[in-house]
Amino acid sequence: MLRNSTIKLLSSSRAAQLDRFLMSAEGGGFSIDQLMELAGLAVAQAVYKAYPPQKVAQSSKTESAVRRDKVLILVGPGNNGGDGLVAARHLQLLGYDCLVFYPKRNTKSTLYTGLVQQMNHFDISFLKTPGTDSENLKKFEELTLSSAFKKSDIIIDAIFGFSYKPPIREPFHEAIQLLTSTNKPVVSVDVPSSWNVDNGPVDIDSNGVFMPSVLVSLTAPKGVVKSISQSTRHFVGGRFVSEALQNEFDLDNISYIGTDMVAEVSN
Ligand SMILES: NC(=O)C1=CN([C@@H]2O[C@H](COP(=O)(O)OP(=O)(O)OC[C@H]3O[C@@H](n4cnc5c(N)ncnc54)[C@H](O)[C@@H]3O)[C@@H](O)[C@H]2O)[C@H](O)CC1
Ligand SMILES: [K+]
Repeated sequence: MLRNSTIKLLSSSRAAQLDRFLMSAEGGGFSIDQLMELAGLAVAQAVYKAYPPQKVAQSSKTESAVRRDKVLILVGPGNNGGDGLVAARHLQLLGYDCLVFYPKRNTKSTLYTGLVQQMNHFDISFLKTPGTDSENLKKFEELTLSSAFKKSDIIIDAIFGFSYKPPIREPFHEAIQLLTSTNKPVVSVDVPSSWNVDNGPVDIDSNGVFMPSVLVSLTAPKGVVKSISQSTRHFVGGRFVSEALQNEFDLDNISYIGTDMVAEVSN
């Protein structure tokens, strides 16, 4: 069984190289859409395993008056954010009630405009943020980010992945502060946002650092794994790595069970 203490780690620069290899015509031959779909599905599965959806009756009057677990997805400007959007769609289909915070949208790429349209199509709400209200979003919730944290049962951190370079720029500072102060479970996608990808936690404004309850490493774990707590559940996802690629990049073989898209790593 894989353990956090002995699992092979991928540096941020090797992760970027591996990413390019997977998507090169003479390498893996994948498109980014394909990899992102598998990555987002893996995140949704990890959330389901760690926090199976609960339906809680709101009142005894009607059987249909149930409250579904609310998941707040914090979406950053790059592909880590894209993984978050894909995960939101799958989570909605799996029975959760998703709310998306996406303050810095990529409106030029058809991949991202398509992902946003898929949110509209599945009636997923967006949090109203400056600059997004005039855009083509169907369903809004007018809440502050802080209220959205309070209303949610689970938070998905899909702000930054392996390409994050400190210091943090707006409009993401508040989201990191709320991740630090929340008592809700936080699921980090690939890397806990604002952490140094290779070296671990960074206290951005001397208020402490946040610790995810769940980390979903994609393709292979990064250096941040050395700093996760004993209570953080760690899953590896991204079931698109061939044996040849494992050898080339010196990665562990991940033994996925059956149709699972994630495998849990023990302490
Ligand atoms: N093969 C794989 O491993 C796959 C990984 N996926 C996911 O993609 C991310 C990496 O995506 P990338 O677009 O390279 O970068 P990020 O999402 O990490 O961030 C880039 C984004 O963030 C901005 N930014 C960087 N630093 C800062 C800062 N200090 N303040 C504010 N903004 C910042 C930057 O300008 C970009 O816009 C990987 O981790 C996985 O989650 C794929 O989805 C599947 C294949
Ligand atoms: K993240």
